[in-house]
Amino acid sequence: MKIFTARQIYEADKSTIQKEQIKSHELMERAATQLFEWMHSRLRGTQVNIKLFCGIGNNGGDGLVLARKLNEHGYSIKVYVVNYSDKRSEDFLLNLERLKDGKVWPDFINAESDLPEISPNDIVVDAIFGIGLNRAPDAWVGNLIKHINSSRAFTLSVDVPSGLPVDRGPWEPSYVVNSSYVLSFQVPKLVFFLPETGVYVNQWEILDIGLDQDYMINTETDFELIGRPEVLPMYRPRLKFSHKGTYGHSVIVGGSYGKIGAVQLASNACLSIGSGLVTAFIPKCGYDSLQTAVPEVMVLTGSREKNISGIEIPFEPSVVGIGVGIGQDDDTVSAFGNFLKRVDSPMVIDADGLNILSQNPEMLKDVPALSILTPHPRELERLMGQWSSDFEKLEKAKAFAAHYNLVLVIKGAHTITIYNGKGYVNTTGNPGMATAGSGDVLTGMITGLVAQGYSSVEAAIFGVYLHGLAGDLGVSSKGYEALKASNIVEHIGNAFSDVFRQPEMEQKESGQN
Ligand SMILES: NC(=O)C1=CN([C@@H]2O[C@H](COP(=O)(O)OP(=O)(O)OC[C@H]3O[C@@H](n4cnc5c(N)ncnc54)[C@H](OP(=O)(O)O)[C@@H]3O)[C@@H](O)[C@H]2O)[C@H](O)CC1
Ligand SMILES: [K+]
Repeated sequence: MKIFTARQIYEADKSTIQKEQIKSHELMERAATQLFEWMHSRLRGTQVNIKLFCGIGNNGGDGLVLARKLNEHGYSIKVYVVNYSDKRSEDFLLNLERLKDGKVWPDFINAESDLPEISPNDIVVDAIFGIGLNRAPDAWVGNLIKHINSSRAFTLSVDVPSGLPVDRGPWEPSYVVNSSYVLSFQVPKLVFFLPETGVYVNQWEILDIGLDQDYMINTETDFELIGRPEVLPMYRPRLKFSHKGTYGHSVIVGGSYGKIGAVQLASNACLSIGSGLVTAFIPKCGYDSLQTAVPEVMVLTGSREKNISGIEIPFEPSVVGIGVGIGQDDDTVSAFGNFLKRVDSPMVIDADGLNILSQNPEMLKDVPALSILTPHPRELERLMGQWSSDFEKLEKAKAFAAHYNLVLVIKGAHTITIYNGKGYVNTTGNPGMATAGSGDVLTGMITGLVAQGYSSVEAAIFGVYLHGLAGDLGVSSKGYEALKASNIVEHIGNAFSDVFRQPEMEQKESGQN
């Protein structure tokens, strides 16, 4: 699903209004009707106090239409107009009149007004600011937002949490509504998925308000949300008349004394995702344990007992996954540097492989084109320097990936794959996966997909998706705390099946942070 910028959403609005020959207030009515139906289908007339805080723009207008509909259906409502500017939008004004026609009289909150009482049992509708926020809220509006946050009431945000800009980090973090649930129009917003700004969004759901499909389809976006519909077409079915050679020979290079388990996890994952053959290249100390733990994996050892000091592969691998558990011994560093010079096909590079590159940036030019680097944020920082916000991080990562012609997989709650100026935001996975060896499993999975002929970017996107899904399936039986990396490997097969499961009903795009 494409992730649009605010500018693109305004364009989609315009295009819809033109094509359908409707007025903007009709589109607002459509959007707010969706909000109303969402609430009504859950509340079914329950007499709870609903307090609607409405700004003076179109986000506030949505709130006023919702208030009118709730009132018409007998709900107990109180409307507060947050009067932060005298530049009220036309559709806001129109709907303010319509609300008054229904004998609902809002309270106006001005700079000097008292803050209304909010009980933890109330429902707050947050329609103060939408995607039009373009500067820090004034202090008194910020204080109102803080007051809403401290009320502990269930807070339903219209489109976005108020105070959260959609194309940058907030000016003042405490002036952003902590939403219990965000009902966002038509498309998800990038800020829902970034570590600094995703914290304001507990759960989100997309409401389809019927924006112009032609515009949506034909408009290129910088970011895309990756769910089942996006990965299904990537799948390459196995052929009846095929053999293990058809699915590639992966090599996993890594391990050092005490860290052979990393290679075991990566090579096991590589096999489980379908690589035809897997050979591990490790130091001697790991030979017995690896052969015993994963008999399907072939094992080559270097000349040293505890570290890798030279990498010799006596055949042409389809792909190399390198770095897990490898350490940073001086000889390992030079072996890695020499190996990079000799190999032309893409590699998957993780863990100390990345740290070696950060320590020896001159090696970066030898990394084969279209290699996949899988850093977590600290490793990314070591590779490309610090950033001041998530948005700057993404810009720097795009430039870095473009400069070296690489795929970057930025690991996190929503892992983002960067390639060719675009970002692909993953939707699977859970906090249980923040556990030792989880990254080694991902390296093995992506390597195994490249071995089977997936392009680098597809292997990264699909691998990250399946890894998260395997973790989600693992958690459903183990729980968050007990999930181990080996359980993720065990669920790779189920993850494939799950991708092909027929959805029981029409899937709505939604998520939980
Ligand atoms: N296609 C859709 O998704 C639809 C969305 N709708 C809703 O419309 C809003 C966007 O509405 P908009 O009126 O453009 O913007 P806001 O309501 O977010 O903000 C209103 C104005 O407030 C001004 N502003 C911005 N920041 C501040 C601030 N910190 N303090 C005071 N005022 C501020 C700004 O105007 P200026 O001229 O003063 O800059 C904003 O324009 C969207 O989120 C949806 O909820 C439609 O209802 C249907 C289609
Ligand atoms: K809002």
